[in-house]
Amino acid sequence: MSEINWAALQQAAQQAAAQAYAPYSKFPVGVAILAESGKIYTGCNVENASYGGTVCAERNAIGAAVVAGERKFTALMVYTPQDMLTPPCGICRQVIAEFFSPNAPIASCNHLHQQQNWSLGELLPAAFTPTYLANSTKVGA
Ligand SMILES: O=c1ccn([C@H]2C[C@H](O)[C@@H](CO)O2)c(=O)[nH]1
Ligand SMILES: [Zn+2]
Repeated sequence: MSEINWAALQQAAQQAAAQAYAPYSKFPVGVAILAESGKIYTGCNVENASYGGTVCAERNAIGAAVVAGERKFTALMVYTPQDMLTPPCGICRQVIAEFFSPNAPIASCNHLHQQQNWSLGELLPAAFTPTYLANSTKVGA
């Protein structure tokens, strides 16, 4: 397996955060994901006046990659311009589990270029994945 260029992911995530639309929370987030193809895709959070319509940076990055034809990813980087290192929220962990393996590194960095890594399995143990759907007896379907 090739080495992951963490500096490139940090830079891409930081640039994505600069595009964040976060007038309500004032909490900009940028995410960069590395596809198995070697390409990097980015997303920022896009908030909405109807607050529940907000979409996180992680899910926007995954959407951008999927529309480009990607399906498999090796690493994800979150950037937030604060001291604390921010992991993905619960909804995003579920969406990440659709496309990343449990041992994939999920990282967070900040404006000081500090970085913390978790595995997806640590952040979302016993994830509900597409595998379970294949075993359905389809009662009522
Ligand atoms: O990992 C995270 C956590 C939060 N947010 C966004 C959602 C909302 O716009 C703002 C505050 O929760 O940050 C993300 O994009 N990713
Ligand atoms: Zn989220």
